[in-house]
Amino acid sequence: MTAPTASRATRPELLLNPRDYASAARTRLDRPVWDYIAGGSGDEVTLREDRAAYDRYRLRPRALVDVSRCDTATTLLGQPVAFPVGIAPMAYHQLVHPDGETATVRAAGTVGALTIASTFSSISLEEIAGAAAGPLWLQLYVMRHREVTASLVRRAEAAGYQALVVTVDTPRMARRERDLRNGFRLPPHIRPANLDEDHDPGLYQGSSGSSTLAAHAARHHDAAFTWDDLAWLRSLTDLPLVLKGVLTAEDARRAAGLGVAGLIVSTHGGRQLDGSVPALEALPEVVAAAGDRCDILVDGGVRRGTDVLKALALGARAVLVGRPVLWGLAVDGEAGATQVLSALREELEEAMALTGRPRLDAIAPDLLHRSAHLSPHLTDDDRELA
Ligand SMILES: Cc1cc2nc3c(=O)[nH]c(=O)nc-3n(C[C@H](O)[C@H](O)[C@H](O)COP(=O)(O)O)c2cc1C
Ligand SMILES: CCCCC(=O)C(=O)O
Repeated sequence: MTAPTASRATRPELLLNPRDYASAARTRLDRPVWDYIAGGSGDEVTLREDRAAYDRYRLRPRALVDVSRCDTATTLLGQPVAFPVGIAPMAYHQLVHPDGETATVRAAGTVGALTIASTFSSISLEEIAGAAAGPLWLQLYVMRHREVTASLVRRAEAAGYQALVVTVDTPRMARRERDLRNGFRLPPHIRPANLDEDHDPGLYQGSSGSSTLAAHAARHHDAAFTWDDLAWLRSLTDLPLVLKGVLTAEDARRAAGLGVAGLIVSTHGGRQLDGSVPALEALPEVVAAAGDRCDILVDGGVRRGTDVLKALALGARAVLVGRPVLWGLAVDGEAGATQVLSALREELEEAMALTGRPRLDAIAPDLLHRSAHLSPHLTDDDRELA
């Protein structure tokens, strides 16, 4: 018998998929940063269920279809993208790599994917736009000081952003107990680059039992922002508006009635209302309510090309991925983020070929079989990394 562990130990890591990148990122990141990214709110039920929702579906392949060419290209709000996977808005990419959002937007450009930059990017929205080669939208948190939001809108227009994504599930930040236990605070070299440099020193001074990001949101987010105020935002700009964090047909209908161009069905990656309906399960009712008027996207727990296919079969036009991109960035900067996105694209193409669906417009609910059981393959460790 040989001792396989000895040769394995010297072999360089072969990272093939987002979970491989998660394992590698976990060894590289400080625990509070890992926890901030990986974690969810409350008991993390929604974090787990967002992911598990995908594992309840099995695929119904059709045979003897010409799949010699599978076309993953599509459009989002009329703009071409190479495949229906975009980068979800996430705060402070420099937490995991000094190149931060510049690297992620370049990675998206390389593979032809959409990027949504966060209000809380650690590189300014203008610099991000300067590095972009593909479609670029800006995510907005509506601030109590409306002038801050209005100024972000003007800057987004001037920098060439093509849509504004208003996050509607965060009137306040939910309690994320990992962050509270770690006393999560921003390291001193990272700043909310779109806001004033010395905007809020409180982001850097925290203690166990508090998260400075949550305290910051409590001070600055406008928890009184309602549907009526959306008209104010609408009056500021001609850019298409997208709402992120819609989970019901009622809200989807209302948004579509107000001329919103897109909806992102999302639980914020299980980081806001714990116990909410998982995004994938909310998707069909949102599609039924507004799919004829809005582009519908979904995020939360997408880790495989087959997940993308399942979301499309339930009516999404595209999916977003969040954490996987940060894991790629943490491991190998722009190259790592590029590889994570490329892996998803290759897996999607393979899944299209093996299910006999070479074109995205042929993907419909008949692709899916819903099972009462979860797929058995996820271990506890996978769940932590999911
Ligand atoms: C570290 C981190 C930061 C985030 N920051 C934002 C943000 O600034 N704005 C926002 O709308 N959503 C934010 N989100 C939520 C993501 O846009 C997205 O909904 C979620 O991460 C998707 O789930 P996934 O990570 O399982 O792919 C953040 C998520 C993570 C993990
Ligand atoms: C105030 C929110 C900060 C970023 C965010 O949305 C998240 O951590 O989920």
